[in-house]
This record gives sequence, C-alpha cells and structure tokens, in this order.
Amino acid sequence: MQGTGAPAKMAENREDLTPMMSQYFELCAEFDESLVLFQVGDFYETFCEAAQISARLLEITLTKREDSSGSYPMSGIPIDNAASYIETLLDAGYRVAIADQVQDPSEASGVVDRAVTRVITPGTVLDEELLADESNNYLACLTGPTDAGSSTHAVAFLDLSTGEFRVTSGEQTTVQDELDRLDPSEVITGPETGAFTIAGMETTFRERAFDIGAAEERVGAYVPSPDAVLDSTTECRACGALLAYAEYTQGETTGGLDYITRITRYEPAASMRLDATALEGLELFENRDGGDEHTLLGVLDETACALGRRTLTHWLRRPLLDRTAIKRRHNAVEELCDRSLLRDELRELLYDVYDIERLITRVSRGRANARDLRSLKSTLDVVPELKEVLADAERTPLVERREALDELGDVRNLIDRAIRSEPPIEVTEGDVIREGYDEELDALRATERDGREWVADLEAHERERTGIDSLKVGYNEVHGYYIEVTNPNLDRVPEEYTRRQTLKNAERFYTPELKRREDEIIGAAERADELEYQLFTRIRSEIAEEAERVQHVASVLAELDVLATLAYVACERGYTRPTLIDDGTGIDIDAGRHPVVETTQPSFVPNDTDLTDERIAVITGPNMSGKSTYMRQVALVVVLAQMGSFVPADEARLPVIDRVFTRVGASDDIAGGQSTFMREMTELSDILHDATERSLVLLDEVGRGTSTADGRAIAWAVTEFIHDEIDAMTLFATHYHDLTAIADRRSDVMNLHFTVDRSGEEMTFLHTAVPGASEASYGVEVARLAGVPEPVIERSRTLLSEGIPRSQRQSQDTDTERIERSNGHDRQSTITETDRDSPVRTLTSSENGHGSEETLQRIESDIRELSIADMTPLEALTRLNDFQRRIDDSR
Ligand SMILES: Nc1ncnc2c1ncn2[C@@H]1O[C@H](COP(=O)(O)OP(=O)(O)OP(=O)(O)O)[C@@H](O)[C@H]1O
Repeated sequence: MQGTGAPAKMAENREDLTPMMSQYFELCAEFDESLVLFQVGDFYETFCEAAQISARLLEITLTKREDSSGSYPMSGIPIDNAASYIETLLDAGYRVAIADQVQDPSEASGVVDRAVTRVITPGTVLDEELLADESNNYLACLTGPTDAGSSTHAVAFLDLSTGEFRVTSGEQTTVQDELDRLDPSEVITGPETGAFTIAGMETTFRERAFDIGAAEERVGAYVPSPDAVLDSTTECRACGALLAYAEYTQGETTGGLDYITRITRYEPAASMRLDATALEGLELFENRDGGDEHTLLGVLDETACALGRRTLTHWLRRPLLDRTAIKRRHNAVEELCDRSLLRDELRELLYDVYDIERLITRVSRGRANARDLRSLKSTLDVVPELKEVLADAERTPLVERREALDELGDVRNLIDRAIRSEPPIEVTEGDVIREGYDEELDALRATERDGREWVADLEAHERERTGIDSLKVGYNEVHGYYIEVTNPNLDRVPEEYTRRQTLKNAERFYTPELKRREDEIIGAAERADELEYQLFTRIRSEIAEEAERVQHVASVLAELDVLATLAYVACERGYTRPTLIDDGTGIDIDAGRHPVVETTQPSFVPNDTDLTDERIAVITGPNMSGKSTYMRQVALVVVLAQMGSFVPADEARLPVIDRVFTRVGASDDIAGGQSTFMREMTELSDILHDATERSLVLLDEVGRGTSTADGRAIAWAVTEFIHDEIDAMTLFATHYHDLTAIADRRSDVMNLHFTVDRSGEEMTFLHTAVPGASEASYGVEVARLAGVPEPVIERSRTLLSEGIPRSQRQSQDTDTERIERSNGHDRQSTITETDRDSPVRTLTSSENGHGSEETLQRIESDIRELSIADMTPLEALTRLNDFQRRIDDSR
C-alpha cells in the first residue's frame, strides 16, 4: 500500500503557497502514506504527483491550478460519485486519505478548515459501495515473539464493518494457518513478523505500533479487563496495533470505535485444522480458477440473510472438534429437517432481516440515515414473530436461541415513535421525525402549516376583495410568496400591495401581512428542519448505546439462519445425519457423494468408504475415472459433519478428525518460485511431520513431479511411514500400479480401484470404487479419447506390450532400470540400492578408461556444481541428456 507524500514542487515554494495550498501541503505531509483527496466544494481535488496519478488511473482530465506561487497540475472527482474512483485507487495499491471541509464555508473567515476524516484502505473500508459484498472484510495484525525464549506468534483480526474482533496465538505455523483461513483484505505487519508468508496479501508495515504499554491502554479502552480475555502480551500487542490502525483510518482517538464491544479470544486447537493447501484442494470457498462457483460454500449457501451468510462461512472455515458442540448443531438441524413447517416459517421470517450488524456500525459511526433506523426497526419486528414460531421448538439449541433473543422493545418503540415510516434519504431536510414525538417541533410545524393554509386561502380572499378573478397567489424560490395581477387589472390593485416583480403580462406584489406570514413560514420550517436533525442525531446516538445488544440479536439471527439453511440443504439434497463414533475408529460411509460434483453431474455414482479395518487405501484406476472426486468427497463429508451439517451419504459413521491434509493435484507455485516437485515435497513433509492418528490424509499422485523411479520409491516409503508411524486414515490415489503390492505387506493397507467398462473400442467410466487393484491404467485409451493421432496410439500399444527399447549406450543395467522393469519382486531392497548408488558413479565407472580422462573429469566437476534443489525435473533431464551426449562425444 502506498501514498504520494508531500508534493516536491510545493515544498520548493513552501513560503509562498496560498493558504489553501498550504493546507493541502500540510495534510499531504502528515498523511504521507496516502494519496490525499482534498475537498473543494463539490469536488475532491488532487494536485501535483497525486493529480498525475489520479488522472492516469481514473481517466480524468488533468488541468492545472495557477496562483501567485506557481502552477500545479490538478485533477478532481465529483464527491457524489467518488466511491468508484476510490475503489480504482485502492485496487492500484493506494491508501486514500479523505480531507473533508469540516467548517461551513459561509462561517469561515479565511480558508475553510479541512481535516482528514478517514483513511481508506482495503481492510478498513466502511462505505457500502466499497465493500465488495456481504462477506466479512478482515483487517489482520500479526505479532511475533520479542524475547528469545518464546516462540509465540499471534494474529488479531477485525471486521470494521461489523465490529467482529477475534484474536488467537500459537506457534508460527498455527498462526499462519489462521491467517490463510481468514484471507484478510489487509495485514498489518511489524519487525517481528518476517517469518510469515504474506505474498499476495495487501500489507501495511508498522515499525513502532507494537509497544505493550500503548497496546494495554488502547485495548483497555474497549474491553473492561483485557487480561481476563487475552492470553499473552503477544496477543495484546496484536490487538493494540490493530486498534491503533483502525482508529487512525477512521479519524478516531483511543477508544473511539465504540461499536467494537468485545474481543473474542479463541484456541485454534478448538477447530479442525485446515491449512491453505487443504482449503484450496477441497475447494471450500474458491474453485481452482479462483471463482466462487462450484464450491462447497456455493452448495450450502441457501441462507436467507447476510448475517447468516457470514456465519455460514465462519462455521465452514472452522469445523468443530468438540463432540458435544457438533452434536448440538446436528440436533438443531435434525429438528428443523423433521419439522418442515417450522423450518419454512423460520426461513420466511429471516428473509426480512437486514444486515443489522453493518447497520449498527453505521449508526455508531454517525453514518446511518432515517431509513436505516426504519430497517433496524423492521428487523427487530421479526424477533417476536420468530420467538412465536420457535415457541414449541424442542431441541436445546433452538430453545436456547429462542430464549437468547432480546426483543429490544425499547429500541423498536423509540424508532417507531420517533421516525416516520417512509423517511427521505437526507436527514437534514425534514420529514424525518414523526408528529407527536416532540412538542417544540410540533409547534413549529403547526406554525408552518397555519401559515401555508392562510396563504392557500389568500387567493380566494383577495379575488373577492379586489374583484380580480384572474388574481393568483404563488411562490418562487428567489422572491418568495407573491400576488400576481395581469396588466389589464392593474388599476384595481389595492393600495397596500407593494410591487415585487414585473413580468411581461403581469405584475407581482406582496402585502405586509403576506410578508409577515412568509417570514413566519420560512422561519418555522428552517427551525423545524434543524430541530429534526438534532432530534434524529440524538435518537441515533441513543440507539448506538445499544450496539452490543443489537449485535447479540444479530448473532442469534445469524445462527438460526445457518441452522435452518443446513436443514433446508439437507432436505433438498438428501443428506443424512452422521453418527459420531469413537476416536480411533475409522471413517465408515455408505453411498457417499461429492456434495459439489453431484450438483453438476446428473448421474453421480455414490461410493462407500470403509477405513475401519484397513486405514489406508491405495486407489488406482484410469485417468478421469473418479479417484480425485472420491477422495475429496470423503474429506468434504468429514468437514460438513464437523461444521454441524448433515452429509451427502446414505449413512456415515465418523470419528472426530483433527485435521484434513491434502496433497491434491500438482500445480506449479510459480509465484513462490518453487518447482512443482519442490512444492509437492514441502507439503508432503508437513503431512508426515504433523499428521496424527486422528487425521485424514489425501494424497493424489504424490511423486508425479519427479522421475518414475524416484516417484515410486517416495510413494512406497511414504505409505509405509504413514502406516507404521502415524496410522492416519489415508487415501492415496496413484498411477504407480506396483504400489498396490504394499497391501500384501502391510495389514492396514487395502487397494481400491475405479472400474471402466470396455466393450470393443468404447470405454465407459463407471465411477465405481471396488476392492482390489486395477489391472491397467488405460492411459493410452484416455489419450485416444483426447484425440491423440492414431499412429501414436498404435505405437504406444506396441511399446506397452513389447517394452520400451533400451538405449544402446547403456551397456549395463542401472539400478533405476531394474526398478522400472521389476514386476513387484523385492521392490524395497532395489529402492534402497538406488538410494546408495549415485548415478554419477555409475556413469564414470562404466566409462572409465574408454573416453578422454580430461573430458570425464570436467563432466564430473560440472555435475558436482549442479544445484539440484533449484532445478525443475525438466531441467534435470535436459542436463542429463547433455552429459550423455558429451560422454558419447568423448569416446
Ligand atoms: N462418482 C462419480 N459419479 C459421476 N461422475 C463422476 C464421479 N466421480 C467423478 N466423476 C466425473 O469424472 C470426472 C473425473 O473425475 P476425477 O477428476 O475424480 O478423476 P481422476 O481419476 O482423479 O482423474 P485423473 O487421474 O486424471 O486425475 C469428474 O470431473 C466428474 O465429472
């Protein structure tokens, strides 16, 4: 995130700047991390570099401002539709400071006072137009250990639009997972947070914001006893720096964001761990193209209101580990599944619920208008109805939520008594406050009304008095009330008429009484508008005092929406209640389905999963046969069950899983500069270090990124290690068919394969998982289906049956080849040999004495200099080929 700083050109002319330019310069210098938008009347202006940047990015005209001190580039945007321009500046990586006029220009003696009222950044936007959608917009702040003895890191995060504020701490990897899970719009980092991976996130570096003393004071301004909530100084410092930044961007002082009413501390260990790779691999929130279609959230999101939508996301992000809590959610979903009338009534009412979390934030920030207050009222009206609908709910969670619902009768009555039912958007122009709410206002409005009635009667009265039938009484903005008499009748005009305006065919007059009435009407109307505004802001502040209660109602409504949604989805899609079984027992699913693929695949084939006896399944089958889908579906069933949902299966008996690991699909981490294989191995290493017997591990074609021999060796060793050392429930899809032999050697490993119907030339995928290993990989068949030319297919078939011709250069078997050609006999020992004998030695020894000694030495030294860890498999192969050629040439 960047700013433009104080304009250099103005710095040169500092002494000669006009007062307004001097003000601009000072604000730019003070908010040098931002691009300052400077209000001049109805426009936000920028000057010098900022003007050039704005003109280019926003495609607006670059003009210039000339005054006694010089000429400065200038560009401006209309305030009325500034939002889309600001969004473009944010997207381009600028932090935007809004310098508003904070004084009525008519009251200013010199230059109008201006102040930065807020700084807008991706993590701190509050404007409705700038918040991308209804989902949470998090600002996060990281801290690390400050003394050598500690390794505790913390992350605090805040959604400024709703006031949600949470904090947690732990080892760096745990905190990293939390950060990835949240996917914040902006992250505040500091000197101690270098270990985190924040590539791809908007960051704001703060050098000195992490002082513990300042943090304690600031956090204390929001929660009465921070020590009772927070676990460590590391957490407190994260919260303090986060609040400091939030206040800074909102133009507030310590404690000024009073709708932030609580900080929730949570233990990451209380929910299933899902790291960035798992979130990505399982496509919970984003599909592989980064879109939100065909994701688990997409399937589940049948919520009725924005409150529910955010909570659903939150639940999905954090599947629970606590059995009792999971069962409570299942109980509620079950009741709402069984009682469709109750569910439908509940959902119907929830459709009328506004986003009162964001609304109360606007109330608190003094940005809500009268319509917002009416929306709050109409949402609160739903509460008693909801309680009635839930009156005969039986299961604890629903009963508890019914009882937790505060009807907020006081707030509802206040709004109802005070605010008109259909108020205008503007709150300064009257028509906001109901009659009967305030005596003074009623008296003013009565005076105004009486005056207008008198004027309305005046026409008839004066016509009669003067006998001029065409006499008219009217009003215009410039001249006020008038009596209009056409030219032919002017001779009948009474004496006390005073001329006000001459038109072509008529004259306009006023009388002393009309003037008096006019002053009275206008005076009363102006005072009434002012008074209405005062009353409105007072009411708004009174409601702001109740922010915490409103937030509480919002959270209960949100949970009810999620529970009703989960029940609705369960009924619509035929999900069943999972049974939680003891830890240590394996996953057992009858006729499980992939919740997302089944919505796009009309004839989805359900499959069983039984990891109760054998906890590791090696899954083979042709490409496209359904291996990945099957593995993911098991993980998604587990995630759904632990978030409180029913699951897409005929029956599911599930232990509580502590973590789902995925190593699914080899995608190059180009941005991170890692080769596919390196990334694959890093992820694998995490799995092998961190998985427990309560984890579910999905491995999809591990080893694909390297040579076949290495890949097989790694796959075999990994399977053994998981079996012998970890005992995690594991699904391992592979194209290495000989891996299936491991089932003969390890009791807890079984084989599954996906079947294909091959009648004649046609190949049909049955998508059915059956016990045992598949016979062939059908890779050539899939190549044919994909349109690979027939000669290539034919040649492949021949090579498959006759074997690949061996290189004439290779006079003796290398260990590598032995593995590739061995048919599953004693693979383990062969692999161990490979590990011992380096190919370098094989090459040099086999050619010793034949080639030029000098060339071989050079080749050897070249090989030694290779940085293998930095090479892609393709580079390695190319280099190997090159070495072979050089050895050949040297003969
Ligand atoms: N159980 C199923 N019922 C119906 N269609 C399915 C089923 N499983 C998978 N499919 C369909 O088959 C396609 C391929 O599935 P998937 O990607 O799981 O195959 P795969 O065996 O993992 O392939 P590869 O080895 O090439 O990665 C999916 O996109 C889906 O449309």
